[in-house]
Amino acid sequence: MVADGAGKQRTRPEWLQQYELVGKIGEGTYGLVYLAKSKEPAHRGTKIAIKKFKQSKEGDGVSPTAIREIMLLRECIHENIVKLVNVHINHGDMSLYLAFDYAEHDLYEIIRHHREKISCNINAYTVKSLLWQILNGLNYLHNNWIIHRDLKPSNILVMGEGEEQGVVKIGDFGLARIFQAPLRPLSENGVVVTIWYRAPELLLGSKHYTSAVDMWAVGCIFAELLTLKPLFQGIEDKSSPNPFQLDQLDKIFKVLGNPNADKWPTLTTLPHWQSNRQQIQSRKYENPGLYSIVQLPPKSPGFDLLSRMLEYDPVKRITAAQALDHEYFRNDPIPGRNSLVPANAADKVIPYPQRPVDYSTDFDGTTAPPPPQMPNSSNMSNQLHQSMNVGMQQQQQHRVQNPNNLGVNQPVAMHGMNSGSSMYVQRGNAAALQQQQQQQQQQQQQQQQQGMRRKEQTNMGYPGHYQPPNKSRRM
Ligand SMILES: Nc1ncnc2c1ncn2[C@@H]1O[C@H](COP(=O)(O)OP(=O)(O)OP(=O)(O)O)[C@@H](O)[C@H]1O
Repeated sequence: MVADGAGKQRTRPEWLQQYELVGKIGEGTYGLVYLAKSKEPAHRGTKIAIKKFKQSKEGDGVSPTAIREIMLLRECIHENIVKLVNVHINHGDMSLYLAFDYAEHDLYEIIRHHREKISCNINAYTVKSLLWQILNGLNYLHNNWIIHRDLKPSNILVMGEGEEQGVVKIGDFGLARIFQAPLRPLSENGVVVTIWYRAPELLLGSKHYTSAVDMWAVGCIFAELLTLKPLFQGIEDKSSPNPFQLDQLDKIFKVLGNPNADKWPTLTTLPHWQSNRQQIQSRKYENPGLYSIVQLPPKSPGFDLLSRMLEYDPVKRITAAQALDHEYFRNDPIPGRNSLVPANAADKVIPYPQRPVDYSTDFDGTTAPPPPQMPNSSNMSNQLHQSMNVGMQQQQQHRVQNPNNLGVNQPVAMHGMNSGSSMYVQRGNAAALQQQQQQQQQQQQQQQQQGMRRKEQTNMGYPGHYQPPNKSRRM
């Protein structure tokens, strides 16, 4: 039990007491992502990202199968895979919270910083180190029969300051497959997944996921690291739940040329190659050459590796293990663990911005009410408490033992609670008001920034209804 600002006794879900909630840092396909800090004595202050999974409209929550699969993901431990540190389940509605190690950066933001803020390319050492670590993590996943299926820049996390600075962590691994089935059709659950990194075999209707789909996505990310622009920016067709994405294929063919059965023998068996023959096969593409876009000499090892990742035929596409062994990584600059250090000691370290934190969004996703019109000390303290929200409250507590022996107590319902700093409450003067206004402005900016990012991603496209992957590994 804890006392809130009004002196009332409130009960917090037990698992939440391990964390101090800082604020919302993002919103993705599955739900909201929060920044929290550990309160465990051994890890006090360690930053944690807590992903809260959305409920389907039916409220049927997370299936036991999904929970079992997630427990398996906890066993995946590798330097280049984001660590799933905890799994918390609310048994009342079977909603799910996954706690991951926190990463200050991701490739989406790093690329955007270079493109929009500093207008300069990412140095060759950083590109190579990032790519090598992505492949290293992916090789581990593929060896463990996990296909990511949703690789894109925002899922490639990079650690900020500290012992692991500049280390790449693949995020969201395994989740695309686990949550495919329980989620409702996209129009209802608002699931948004970009099509820009989607492999041509999937765009042509292949029902089989192989690890090659991840390698295609890595090829797209590699090109984006070099050019700071998504390689194949198709406009998504949203006319029906699972439409044929002609424009995305068009963008690919424009760069790589028409695929044909000589290069890709199973092409003719793919559903859309048959059914959309007129639309696809009637167009003739001049192949302008990938090298002209990525500005790499056609005979360079970097270009060779990229072309092998973007091989049409998934069977011929390079695997993660083969890619790690490619000549590109044996040539200077040799990749390193801290991908963010400059190539030359003389170069300055690029200060990538920290993730914006929205302090006003509660754990249940609600936003703090607008500021009071007339500032007075009690209104102000409420507002400040909300923006400094660091705690959680549950209205009822329902202690249920997790069937998977998680050993956590499960909350039924939760709302944000004010446990803010008394320092702010006591001020009640012009300085506090100014600080409050600044804080509100900051929050608005952070919300705008997060909203903007979400919008950009929303425009990227909806997911197809893929079949669950067969467990065959393309090795
Ligand atoms: N472990 C983490 N540490 C720090 N930030 C994270 C972590 N995991 C996710 N994020 C960030 O939270 C935001 C939302 O992540 P999330 O994975 O839910 O969505 P997304 O990657 O933007 O889209 P999608 O859900 O379609 O994959 C992104 O900015 C992402 O980089």
